[in-house]
Amino acid sequence: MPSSGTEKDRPVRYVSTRGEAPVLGFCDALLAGLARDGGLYVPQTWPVLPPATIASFAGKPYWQVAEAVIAPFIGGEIEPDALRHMLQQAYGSFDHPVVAPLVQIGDNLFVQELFHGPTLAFKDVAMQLLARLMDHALRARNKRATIVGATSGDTGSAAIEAFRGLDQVDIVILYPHGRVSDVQRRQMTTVAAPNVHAVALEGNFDDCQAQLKAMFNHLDFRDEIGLSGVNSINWARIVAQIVYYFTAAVALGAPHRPVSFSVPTGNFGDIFAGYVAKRMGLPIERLLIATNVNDILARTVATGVYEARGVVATSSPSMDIQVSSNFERLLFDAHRRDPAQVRRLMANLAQSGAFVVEGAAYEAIADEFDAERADEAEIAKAINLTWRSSGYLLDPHTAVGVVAAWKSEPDRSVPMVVLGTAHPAKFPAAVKAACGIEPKLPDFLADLHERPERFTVLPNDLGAIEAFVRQHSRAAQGEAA
Ligand SMILES: Cc1ncc(COP(=O)(O)O)c(C=O)c1O
Ligand SMILES: N[C@@H](CCOP(=O)(O)O)C(=O)O
Repeated sequence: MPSSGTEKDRPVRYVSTRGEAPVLGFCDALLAGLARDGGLYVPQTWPVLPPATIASFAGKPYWQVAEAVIAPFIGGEIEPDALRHMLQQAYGSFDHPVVAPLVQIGDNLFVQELFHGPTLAFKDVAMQLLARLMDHALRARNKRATIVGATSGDTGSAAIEAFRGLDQVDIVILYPHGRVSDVQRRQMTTVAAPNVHAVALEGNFDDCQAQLKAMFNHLDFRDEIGLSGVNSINWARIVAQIVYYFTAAVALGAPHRPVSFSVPTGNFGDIFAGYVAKRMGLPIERLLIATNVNDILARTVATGVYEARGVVATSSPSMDIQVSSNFERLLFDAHRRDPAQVRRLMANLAQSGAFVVEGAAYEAIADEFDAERADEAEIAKAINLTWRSSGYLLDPHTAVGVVAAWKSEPDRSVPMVVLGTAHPAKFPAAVKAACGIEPKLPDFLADLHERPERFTVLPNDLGAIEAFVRQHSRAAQGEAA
């Protein structure tokens, strides 16, 4: 798999995984979201950080590590002072001084808490920066955008929090009606800002994501409303998520010592960020895909067959996903960046709901990733045992990562970091059922259940969704930026 390049400010170009969209710089890729050929943008080469640079991250504030990791992807398109200011603001909104702290819960087993942002999930880490980057790029172009996002609960709340009240954007979030937790739904539906619109779609998350992609692929509509995306199809989301792999690994001895990660996985964005960190020179020993019973990724790593089955509702609803967007980015690398191979596999998926990864491409994926699946009983047991053994409350998504770490027979001499993707108070019913403790929301959300809700229920129908988005898009109404 390719890797090259060292200079921080050399221009960076982004190519589509399907090879038929314009090659763009960072800010255009940021505003584009999905490429115009339906593919996902990736940088032409992976930047590499020398071991001395990685070692120098020890003890630095999070925003400074972020600056060093993110700048090589921007290629000089944003002034260093402006980027620094955005990073300081973004991570200043977190309620923990180190932003993403590590907590030890077992023998060389750690949880990296990524839920200290305003909506209590790891999505804040990227979204707080993404909103600032987009606002900056839109102002520089004197443009408005309409953001449409698909969520299984956390991306939507993080995006609404980050973009609410921004003058350059209107934001519409599609979530699966009745399939997110009460806290997740209320985080989306109780925000009064006039540029925010929550839509309960009659379908599951995969339906929301498929409709979003259909809007991106409807080029006239896309141009009419100035469509932008905040899901992890947007490359900037991945970039921001690479940073915490570096901070965790360095805190545990990298670059002098390897570290492994167990990553609760749905859309494959978070773990793909870990894959990129590794390409950039971070000594990651194992990258463990942790899935709930919606285990398409675990099955693919085991057999090479990527086959969507019906989605099962679980106690980790944010991971109730079958079609994992970012797997396409991995397929592109695994096929030696041949977009014709990606187009072939995606055409198979569209036609038959499946594709097969074969030969060297499959070996590359199986070499790079391990995968484990956790069922509902195992998740509840992990929450219970961890509470009883360490007094630490896991949310059900993080618990999937803990189960996977236990099952994977880790080499105990290598630290294993489970990404703690959500605060347990986002899923109080599941946590209480597992261990008898009902986690409480922090004070700033204590009245969440009393706030009035505002949302629109829509059928799973592209025409109806587009009509709603058009109606709420100031870009479509031609309002000046
Ligand atoms: C709490 C939580 N954990 C894990 C995941 C999985 O992350 P990803 O989609 O990046 O694989 C998600 C969302 O997908 C989530 O919201
Ligand atoms: N779990 C996610 C699903 C969308 O993932 P994304 O990383 O592509 O935005 C959610 O909470 O919405």
